[in-house]
Amino acid sequence: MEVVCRIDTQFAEQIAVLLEPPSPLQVQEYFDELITSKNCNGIQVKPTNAYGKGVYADMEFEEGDLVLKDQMLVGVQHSSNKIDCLVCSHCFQFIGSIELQIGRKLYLQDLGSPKDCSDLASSDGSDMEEDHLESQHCSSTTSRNRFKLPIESVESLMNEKLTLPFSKKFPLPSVIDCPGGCKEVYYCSKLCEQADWDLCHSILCTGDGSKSVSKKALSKFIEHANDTNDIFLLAAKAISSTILRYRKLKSAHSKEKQKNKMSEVLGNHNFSLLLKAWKPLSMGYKRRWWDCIALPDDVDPSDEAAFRMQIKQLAFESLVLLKEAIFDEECLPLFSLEIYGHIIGMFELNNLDLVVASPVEDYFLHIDDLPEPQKKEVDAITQPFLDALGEDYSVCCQGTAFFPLQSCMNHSCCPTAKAFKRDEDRDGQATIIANRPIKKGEEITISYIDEDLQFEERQALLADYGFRCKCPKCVQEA
Ligand SMILES: C[S@@+](CC[C@H](N)C(=O)[O-])C[C@H]1O[C@@H](n2cnc3c(N)ncnc32)[C@H](O)[C@@H]1O
Repeated sequence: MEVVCRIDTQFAEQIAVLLEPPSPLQVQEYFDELITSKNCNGIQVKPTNAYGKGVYADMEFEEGDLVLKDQMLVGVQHSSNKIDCLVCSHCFQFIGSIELQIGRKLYLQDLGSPKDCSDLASSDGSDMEEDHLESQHCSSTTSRNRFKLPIESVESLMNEKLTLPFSKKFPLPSVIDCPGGCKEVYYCSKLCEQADWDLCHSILCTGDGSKSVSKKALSKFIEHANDTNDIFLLAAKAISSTILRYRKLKSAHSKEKQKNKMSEVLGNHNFSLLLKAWKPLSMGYKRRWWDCIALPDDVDPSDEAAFRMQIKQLAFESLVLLKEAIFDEECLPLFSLEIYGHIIGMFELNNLDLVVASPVEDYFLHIDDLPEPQKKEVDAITQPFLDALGEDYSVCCQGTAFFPLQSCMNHSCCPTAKAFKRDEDRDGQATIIANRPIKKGEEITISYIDEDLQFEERQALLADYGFRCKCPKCVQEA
């Protein structure tokens, strides 16, 4: 059945303006300002000869040099990863303590997890109500070969009544609650708490302080995303952040008018403010999700049209729930299926993983490296916890994010740089390192796939991004 979204037809003109690719000059100006404001000196975003924009070196880099630390525009931790890692919902660094990380994971592993596992963040364990524990198990951890500890030991870890030897060598920031009271997100600092509230969480919070239209509808939307595809949560963050930017621009505009004693006529001006608020998203390369998503291996090519229609219907289902939850009349075009589809398509095409290494892994490696006989003594205390955690004791924080500068980097199978987290990179920022010396003016490319695969396999994977690679390696191997 064809999906019909009335906003798409009523606001076709405005939607087309929002989706119009920015001019090379607009691109240049936007990214020059972003690079300066984020202190990402040493790179430039410019048009390429062949495929849209790209990132170029504005200085020389040696092999192994840091080329870029890119702060995400929006990001989400996978819901299935929330049992394993308690992280700041804004910068994605691990929070609490080694004891809380281990205790919380064991608690959730053994009892089945709540819908949102971060409900169990509070370090006094006061949120551990049984009803939370009846819902679906969202662990990525298998229960194979796992040794089960008495609940008292697990609780004493979570409540931080039990201190593990050497854990103080791995300090983590304290857990800060959501100011809206949702108990679903936590932060590492007041700064992150405020930044996330201002960016999107004030609208997406399900707590009493929420500024959403309907908390019930919001919970339904989140549940739907968790059950189907958490890319919808990322899209909700993108829309919320645009709405909040719009409101801020409008309020600044009104103040300015009042200061100059001019009458308040916004009218069409509202749309130009919305365009301004949309700018960070307008810069990302995008296509409609149902048009650009790769056909899964288990879908017969003859069923392609039906598959794409199903994806479109799924997006519409999600949009209807989101609209009920956070609708804003003045930002109406943002709730069109066309815009929603393009935002999700942008995430699909950029496919940028969010990964942060676990301090729990560092902790156990440290214990393993202790000299004897100290190691034996410490092992006697820590080994039962390691056994109980099982083979997935070191699961890292995993999610999806949109990085504004990394997403401008084009692909090459012989790339000049790579996304690579060093030991010190312990938050959600993307880190790009030079693969080899890069000259000033040379394009900075990364590989979207495993570049060591065979030629045909590489091309097949790159087809998901909508192009065939013609880099020197591909030209030679073709
Ligand atoms: C993450 S974006 C990269 C930035 C993009 N060029 C832009 O204008 O925003 C990915 C898209 O860039 C294009 N692209 C990236 N690398 C390419 C390559 N080696 N050959 C052809 N197109 C490429 C493809 O359209 C791909 O879907």
